[in-house]
Amino acid sequence: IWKRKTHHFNWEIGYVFWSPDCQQNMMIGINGQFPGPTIRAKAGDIIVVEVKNTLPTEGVVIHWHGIRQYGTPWSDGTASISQCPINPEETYVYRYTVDKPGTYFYHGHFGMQRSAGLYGSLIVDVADGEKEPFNYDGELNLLLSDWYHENVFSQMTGLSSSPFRWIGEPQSILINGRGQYGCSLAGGIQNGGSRKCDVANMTGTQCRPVMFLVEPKKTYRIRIASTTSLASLNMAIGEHKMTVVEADGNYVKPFRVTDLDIYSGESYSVLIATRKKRSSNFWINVGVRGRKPATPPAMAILNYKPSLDYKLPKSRPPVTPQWNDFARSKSFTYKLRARRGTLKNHALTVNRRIELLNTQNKMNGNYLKWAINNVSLVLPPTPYLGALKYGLKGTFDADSPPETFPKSYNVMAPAQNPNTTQSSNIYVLEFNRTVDVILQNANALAENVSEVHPWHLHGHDFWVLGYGDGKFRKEKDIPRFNLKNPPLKNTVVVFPYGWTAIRFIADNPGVWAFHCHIEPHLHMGMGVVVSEGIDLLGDVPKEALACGKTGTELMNTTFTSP
Ligand SMILES: O=C1O[C@H]([C@@H](O)CO)C(O)=C1O
Repeated sequence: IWKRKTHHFNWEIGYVFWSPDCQQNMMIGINGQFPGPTIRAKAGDIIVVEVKNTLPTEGVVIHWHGIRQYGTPWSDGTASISQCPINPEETYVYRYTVDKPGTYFYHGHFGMQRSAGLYGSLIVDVADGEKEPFNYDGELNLLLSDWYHENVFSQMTGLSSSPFRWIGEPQSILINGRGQYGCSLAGGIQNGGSRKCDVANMTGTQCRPVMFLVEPKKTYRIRIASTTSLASLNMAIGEHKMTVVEADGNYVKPFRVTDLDIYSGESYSVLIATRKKRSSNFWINVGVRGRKPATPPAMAILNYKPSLDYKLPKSRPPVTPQWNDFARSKSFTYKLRARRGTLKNHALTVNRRIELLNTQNKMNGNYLKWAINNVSLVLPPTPYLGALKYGLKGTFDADSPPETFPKSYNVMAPAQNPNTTQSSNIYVLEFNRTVDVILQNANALAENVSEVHPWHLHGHDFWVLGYGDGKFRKEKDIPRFNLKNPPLKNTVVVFPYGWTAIRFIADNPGVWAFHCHIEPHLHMGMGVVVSEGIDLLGDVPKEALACGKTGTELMNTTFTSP
């Protein structure tokens, strides 16, 4: 008999001194630790996290990335959208069901707190009595991130200053919160860090590389999630092929690869077979893709019993493919298929198609922004969820954002007129209707530049129907959509100068962010907000409403002087 369990956590979010890449810095930790604790539960279980904010002077929220929050939109943890930021010394209780097995993570969703280190793993196993559609003997978990030495307040100030100050490339890539700045595990074999790290002497340090103990002749599941601020990554294990079996908490048709691309906001599971003989160690290598790298690759060690775990592998580390080999990235990404086609029986009729043009823009002359159909997102002081549920007027821009962009727009060249408007307007979706979204990339402000943007949708999984180069043409491209076995995901890449088509059913009452998962890009306005089925919702917890107009109008008490 299946019994759902409730897992209870008490977390204090606060600043800690930490040395994630051997250099001490200030980061956001949970209960004094970085990365935050791993949540592990079974499908159907309930998670309750009491989050106490002990950051001295700023609010905080936590988003459970990939968890759809059916019936609990106030637990989605998006500041200004689903709740008010939790004030210092105050507590907010997140309560939600993890309904689907898979590899997930959680992270801050206010300002750029994710980049400050506020994240951790969330892993959901199959319910008791259920089985994964593949077998394995052991499991490794890799949470990938990138790390900047400049603090996020300085980063945010630069991004919203005129002249604009770009944050640049991260100093380090971290694996489970560990990287090595200023030295390289593999010595001069790969660029960056000419000095070889003294691994034997790193025992007990916070930057000691991750060492995964494995036995020969076994199958391991490796879970990989990326919560990077900016970097697109590529992961490979020396002399071990990988079979991809899961993406974003959904099973995929297994396929074999030598290396795997992973964009911020994505997660994968791969299976590896360990070698037959007791053998020396092997490298796990994580390098930068998609942007010209200025960050050395991160490394971990696959440690075969009985080798010493810090014994450096004899074989060379795998080399990350050329950062701008987009043909290769596409061939990986285009391979993803659902293990079982799930689209057949429903969602074949599309009720609405929204085309979203992604552009880099100027605002009021000289502020650099990203915009969607020429609207750069600004979040309102009153969270949408409470404002919509209780019908408070005037808390955000009431006009409807554009559904498309001029057909004459040339996506292959810098915009003729790069000026954008800013708005807090939202797409109101009809409940239970099927929506297609075409994400259209374009040239950035500089000539011959178009960037990678991984888009993440809150509250839903979506089917990825197709990708293409250049401008989306409905007559030609819609008939080519994959309606047979499109993969279900919550984050999908839009390649430079390309488009990506997704489909989802607006079946989750709430207000949901849909945005580029690159932290500075979201900060610069690269996202939209959708709402659906608000009238079907029960009462929003008061703690989610204690700011803005929901604070002043809904929690109004009349005090009389004594
Ligand atoms: O948003 C961005 O700004 C810079 C560059 O376009 C302007 O400095 C960059 O690489 C981004 O991704």
